[in-house]
Amino acid sequence: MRAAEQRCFGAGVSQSELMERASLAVAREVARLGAGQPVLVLAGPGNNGGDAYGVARFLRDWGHDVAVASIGRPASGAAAENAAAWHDEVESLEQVSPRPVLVDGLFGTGMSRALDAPVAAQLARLVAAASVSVAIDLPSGIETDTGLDLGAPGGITATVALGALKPAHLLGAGLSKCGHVLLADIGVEAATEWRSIARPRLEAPGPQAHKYGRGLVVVVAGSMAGASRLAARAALHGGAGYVILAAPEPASGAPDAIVHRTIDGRDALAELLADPRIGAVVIGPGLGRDEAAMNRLEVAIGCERDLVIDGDALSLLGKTAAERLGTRKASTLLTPHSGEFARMFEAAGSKIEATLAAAKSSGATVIHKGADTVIASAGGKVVVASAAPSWLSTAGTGDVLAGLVAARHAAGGSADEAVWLHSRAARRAGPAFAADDLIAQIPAAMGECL
Ligand SMILES: NC(=O)C1=CN([C@@H]2O[C@H](COP(=O)(O)OP(=O)(O)OC[C@H]3O[C@@H](n4cnc5c(N)ncnc54)[C@H](OP(=O)(O)O)[C@@H]3O)[C@@H](O)[C@H]2O)[C@@H](O)CC1
Ligand SMILES: Nc1ncnc2c1ncn2[C@@H]1O[C@H](COP(=O)(O)OP(=O)(O)O)[C@@H](O)[C@H]1O
Ligand SMILES: [K+]
Repeated sequence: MRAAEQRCFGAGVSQSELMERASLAVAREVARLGAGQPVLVLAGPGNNGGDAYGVARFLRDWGHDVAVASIGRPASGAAAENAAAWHDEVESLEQVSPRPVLVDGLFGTGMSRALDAPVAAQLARLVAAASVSVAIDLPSGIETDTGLDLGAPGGITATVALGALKPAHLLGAGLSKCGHVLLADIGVEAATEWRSIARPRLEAPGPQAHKYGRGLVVVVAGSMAGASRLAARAALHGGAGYVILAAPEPASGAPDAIVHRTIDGRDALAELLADPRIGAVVIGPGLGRDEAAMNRLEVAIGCERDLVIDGDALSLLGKTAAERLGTRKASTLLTPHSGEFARMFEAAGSKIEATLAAAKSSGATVIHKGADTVIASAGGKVVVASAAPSWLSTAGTGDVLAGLVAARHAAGGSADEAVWLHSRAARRAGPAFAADDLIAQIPAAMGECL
């Protein structure tokens, strides 16, 4: 966004013009959400503050009752011009009284350290006392590139993201502290391969479709049979045409549509995985971490089929992941939660940067799960999926995701599709669902994409 702003200036747009567009976009939202109630605008010492003085001016010119309070005063540039153009009183942040509508223009993308405690406390008090609060670009106290909480208030109603979403609108504390994120077009083109997730377009099988062409998925089971059954059932309902559950012992309890194979040693598994019709192999859910588990994992890594690695298999790989996966001849997709991720890779920088680095070092597509799921490919593509229902934090939903990732991959689709369907199925399942209920909602979630 910073580079995009510079390009915009280079193309002849003045900083004042850009700030005017930003102020206007925010003022419109405040007018809409505030519905004519008295407004308090908080203005900081940088360009976020510059936007704030502009918002105050627009609202006053449109007839709203507006008060302004500040910390610091912009020293130069368009922000200083906007501050100078506000001829009415400016109160101090410490002493100002709350009003029903609050506009937070203290700090935006320039947050460089934690808010001072008295500032954070006063901001929290003013937000809590307001019935509507709108943050300019970002809530003050959220680090733009990481979503780290540097003292931001809770309870912001809406954040008007200027020009493009920043990582903090989707990651970490930003997820809960931005409120509704409204994206304002201010005429700045941000060129990036980073996207937020969108509903995929899927196609029903064509008239020539047959079960193998739809996607053959093999789920390699281990000591905890339920987890691999969940993955196998999710693969089936995620659109795979044929699902094989390869277990050390004869399986019970899975739907009859799943083909059961008893695999008792390395050679039997290697023979099964030699089938070139296989579109994806899943290993990890309920695999266990004993020697037999390690043997199965080694066979799976050595096979020439595309591989989804989850759960125990990720922990078994640990810090050797990048090295051992780097030599694979077929595609690899990893689905770690944050604990598994930390066992395998360095977690430096933002979640996006860390996931991207992991994808590049391992050559795999990494689906780094959580409320802010980040999907990164070795080629540099990033998709962030936030706002999944928090009811997903229940045992077995990760196994379901692993099966879904395999099904979509085997069908020629993407990990993004699987993550979107998973989240949508959770939304449809309502509160307090079990992983089994989530699987039952996958077909209907797919139906929304046809
Ligand atoms: N580029 C453009 O033209 C456009 C930009 N736009 C807008 O500009 C925003 C970015 O503006 P920005 O870069 O000036 O940073 P901003 O968020 O105002 O904060 C910097 C100031 O805060 C200070 N400071 C930082 N942390 C602090 C702390 N904890 N406690 C106290 N002080 C702290 C810091 O001081 P320093 O660190 O230098 O001591 C500096 O004075 C962006 O989000 C968008 O709203 C739009 O108008 C479109 C056009
Ligand atoms: N608080 C949350 N909000 C949204 N999604 C969540 C949350 N907690 C977990 N999830 C999602 O639920 C799934 C849990 O996976 P995982 O931790 O592997 O569980 P398990 O091993 O029990 O199957 C992941 O897809 C993750 O993104
Ligand atoms: K702000």
